[in-house]
Amino acid sequence: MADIDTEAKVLGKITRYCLTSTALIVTIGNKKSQTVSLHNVIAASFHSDSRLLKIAYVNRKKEKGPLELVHLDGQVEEGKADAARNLANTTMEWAYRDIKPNRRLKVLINPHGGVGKAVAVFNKLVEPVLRTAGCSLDVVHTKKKGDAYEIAKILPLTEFDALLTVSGDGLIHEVLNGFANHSCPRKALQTPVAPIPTGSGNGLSLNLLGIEDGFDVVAASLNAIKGSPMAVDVFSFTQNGKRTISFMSQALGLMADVDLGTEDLRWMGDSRFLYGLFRGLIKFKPCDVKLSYKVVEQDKRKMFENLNSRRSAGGSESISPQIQDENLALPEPKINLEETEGWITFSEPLLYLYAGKGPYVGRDFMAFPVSLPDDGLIDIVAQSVKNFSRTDVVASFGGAPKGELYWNDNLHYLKAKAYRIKPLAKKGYLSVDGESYPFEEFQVEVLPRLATLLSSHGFYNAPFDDMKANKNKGS
Ligand SMILES: Nc1ncnc2c1ncn2[C@@H]1O[C@H](COP(=O)(O)OP(=O)(O)OP(=O)(O)O)[C@@H](O)[C@H]1O
Repeated sequence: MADIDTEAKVLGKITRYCLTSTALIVTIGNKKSQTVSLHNVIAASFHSDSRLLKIAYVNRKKEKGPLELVHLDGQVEEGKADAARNLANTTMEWAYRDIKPNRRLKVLINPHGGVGKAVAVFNKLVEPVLRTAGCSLDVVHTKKKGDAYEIAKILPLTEFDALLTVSGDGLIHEVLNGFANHSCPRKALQTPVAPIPTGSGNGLSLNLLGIEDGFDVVAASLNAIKGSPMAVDVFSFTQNGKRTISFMSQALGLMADVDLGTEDLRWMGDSRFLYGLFRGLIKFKPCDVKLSYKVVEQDKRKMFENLNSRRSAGGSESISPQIQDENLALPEPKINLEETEGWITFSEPLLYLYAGKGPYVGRDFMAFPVSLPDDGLIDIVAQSVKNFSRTDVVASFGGAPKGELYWNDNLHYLKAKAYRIKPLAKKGYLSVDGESYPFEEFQVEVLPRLATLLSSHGFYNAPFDDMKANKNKGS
């Protein structure tokens, strides 16, 4: 493909545009050229009457700064109109290769998530990017807990290409459960969900966009415009005969105290989790439960190698085949609550149990570094209090953002098809996707590739090193 060139005057300065198969190179006056990846270009048009060439993209002003929306409106000379039109049309074609432009988006905003700035952030930073990209928006502000569930439950599926949650993980939990209770549940769960991170933990956004962009609402908006559907496993969480969909995590003990015990401290942003951790460490109380699981793999090195081979194979297969039968019901859990054959019971007292999917559970904690979006398994971390002191916890948390805890010999990490918990104490916290659930018996089973997310990478964006091998090399 030959490069396409043209020029126009932007704010009185001659600006040259060169379109290659992967980038748009813009040179304004005598300034240094800027190379904008076509993934970041969201709109291009040429207006014959005014001879205006309009290009819009998202870019960083500083190397480590947030993404910002840039509009370049250039006045084109009469004799160069055809070249400008060609550049605009070809830019759109190449910037949206394999992606449908002008997505129709349902947007749910939780005004109370995180530090309570979701509405202002959406108006100032998110909406302009989505509108510039030509997306049509149907925006609803949730008024109370449960609204997102009700909206998702009756969402007219053919009217939207994706659903955006301007919130944290709590709203996504509601949306997926709404879809699961839709009249066409399987089809509803094929509606791609894209998080715009304005909650506290924003775990899903971190997993899709990575640690640098996970809290960047413009990067998340770009994912909503350009991301591809990625099928992901979810969990069937059964408690007291009722089934709930969990998409991210279940936590008990110290890790649940950190989350649920700090709900009244939302104003602190995600610092609330660190505060909760230190408060929990003062107590250092084992969580009195019986944990049993149907294990598939517990060799840490094998799980690590499996992650690497999946990554080098280029991520997961995108979407499951479109559901033809609209009324197809959700798959029933396959594992009977009474089944005991092949189940193993963890015999040590637990400081915490953390089970889930998606490496990051927060910016400071990569809890499941070898998690894969669609391996049909749940990653389980069982931290025993045996041979593990407060000092060990504090020391190990330095490496928590990079998942270094994984290599600790006294951290029990495994992948399972299912697990169950029986509380032995009366009181305690149970967190499911960051939401509070009764501290009562439950069973979790994986439902493979049932939900759909938008992803620009096709896998979780969470680099994980072999710290153990690196440390050994250094010693
Ligand atoms: N208008 C509302 N008023 C009060 N609560 C709401 C409203 N809309 C939604 N909620 C509830 O607020 C809770 C928290 O939402 P959300 O997950 O968006 O933020 P967060 O907890 O700060 O973020 P994270 O889950 O990422 O830590 C959820 O339980 C959600 O159901």
